[in-house]
Amino acid sequence: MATFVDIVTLHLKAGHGGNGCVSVKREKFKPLAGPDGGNGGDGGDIVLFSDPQVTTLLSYHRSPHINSPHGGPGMGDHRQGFKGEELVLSVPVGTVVKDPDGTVIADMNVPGMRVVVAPAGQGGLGNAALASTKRKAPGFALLGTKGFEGDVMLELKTLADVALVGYPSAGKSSLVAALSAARPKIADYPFTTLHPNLGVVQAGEVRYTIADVPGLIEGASEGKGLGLEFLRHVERCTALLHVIDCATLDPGRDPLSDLDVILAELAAYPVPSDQVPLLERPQLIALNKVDVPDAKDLADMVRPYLEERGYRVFEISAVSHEGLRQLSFALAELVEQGRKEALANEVVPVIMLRPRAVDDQGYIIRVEGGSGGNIYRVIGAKPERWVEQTDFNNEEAVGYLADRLAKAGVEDMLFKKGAVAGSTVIIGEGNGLVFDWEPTMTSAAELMTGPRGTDDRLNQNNRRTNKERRDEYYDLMDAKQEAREELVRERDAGLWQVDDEIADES
Ligand SMILES: Nc1nc2c(ncn2[C@@H]2O[C@H](COP(=O)(O)OP(=O)(O)OP(=O)(O)O)[C@@H](O)[C@H]2O)c(=O)[nH]1
Ligand SMILES: [Mg+2]
Repeated sequence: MATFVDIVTLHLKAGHGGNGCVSVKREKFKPLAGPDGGNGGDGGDIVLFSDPQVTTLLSYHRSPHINSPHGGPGMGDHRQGFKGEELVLSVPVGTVVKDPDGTVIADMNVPGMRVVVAPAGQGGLGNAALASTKRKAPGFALLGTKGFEGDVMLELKTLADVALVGYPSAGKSSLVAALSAARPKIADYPFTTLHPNLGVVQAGEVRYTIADVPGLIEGASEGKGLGLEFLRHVERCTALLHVIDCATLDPGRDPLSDLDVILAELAAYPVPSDQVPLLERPQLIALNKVDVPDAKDLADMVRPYLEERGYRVFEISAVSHEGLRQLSFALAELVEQGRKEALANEVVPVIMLRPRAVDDQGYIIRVEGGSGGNIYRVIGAKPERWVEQTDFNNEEAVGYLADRLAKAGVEDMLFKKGAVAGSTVIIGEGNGLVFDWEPTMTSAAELMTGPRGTDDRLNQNNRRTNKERRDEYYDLMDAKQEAREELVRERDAGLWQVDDEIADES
């Protein structure tokens, strides 16, 4: 049995980046001819694409687990790892993308929109790319990072210009079929239609879409039947067409009370605050099944009452096609008018969902109290990615990480926050990377040169000029010279003796 599909949770797992390669070029007479390890390739992003050809989310309901390809590892001889191919998921126009907690992250209301829902991991640099004048032959490479992994919810609110509303079996699906090329299933029992049939209608120059909202019943707005799910589809339409069954044999029903029941349901349905309440949208009435003689009589009878209430009324037959032409042109007029108004307050579509880690600037350091003293937690996409890229079995790679952190000012900020050598520092949320902090050599040296109790890094303006650097260097050298001289004086004074072994070495 067909199920009513309009909300689907996708479990996404974007490909990881390939690891960089450590390799050294070897030539016949030059066995160590420089690093030539290539970079790992990036993984493939997972992208949603709003495709007018697609009308349901059914295929995702069947297979919600989606993985995009990984990037390949770098190789020797400067060969780059292959790039994982982007995975494009076509979704119907009108799909709303939400976080698992229900927050809207993208509204794909325009055809051709691309939304990167799950950015892939980055490939790691190979040792060739990591080489610099300072580090001529790096013995390490960066690891590829993980791609986004998590859930998103897709919610389809059918984006039809006109919604056909009415009791079950009023002939809505038949009318969609008669007005357009769509061939929906039609049957004579309630709730035949389990997801809306979309049809495209061409009326003169104007082309618009209609959708038959599955039959409404009394109490639908309170969730009776599949009421709320059904009414959700009406939310975005420009105009409503009431399809009223004039040939019903149910003794408790007649066109006027049928209309009142449907109006009451529509009135009770809470639309989002940024949208026009359903009953304030333009509405037409189609009295259907006038090919049946009794129905024709009934339609003629109720028509004046409806017109008196201000409605434009069309007597039609989805079977004989009577009255359909006039109806389709009247609907086209409403749609045209609605489009003009919508264009006046055009919304710019969202394209990028989750900012790529690369573009993420900055980080914060949070000081957390612990029983064994403070814990300093560094939170930020960049430092966290750097940790992910580090091969902790490789000392050189760890050193490179320390350099990157120091260069980004993480070390300085740790000082400012009160961290001292030996403090526990964690990078990332949760367990993250935990380490005992050792300030790097430069920082220690800089600390030594400052007057006791001060720290250069506490000065806000810590971008030093070259001259200042040079002066500092000389200061440092002077300080060391002084220290050495003092040692000599102490030795000469007989305060200590040179150990033979060490003396030999120097
Ligand atoms: N004689 C006649 N029968 C019609 C006409 N339109 C629809 N019907 C019949 O009415 C029954 C219900 O039609 P559907 O189009 O499935 O009705 P619906 O409004 O889509 O019903 P739900 O999807 O259940 O809400 C079918 O048996 C149709 O053949 C019409 O103009 N004349
Ligand atoms: Mg139907």
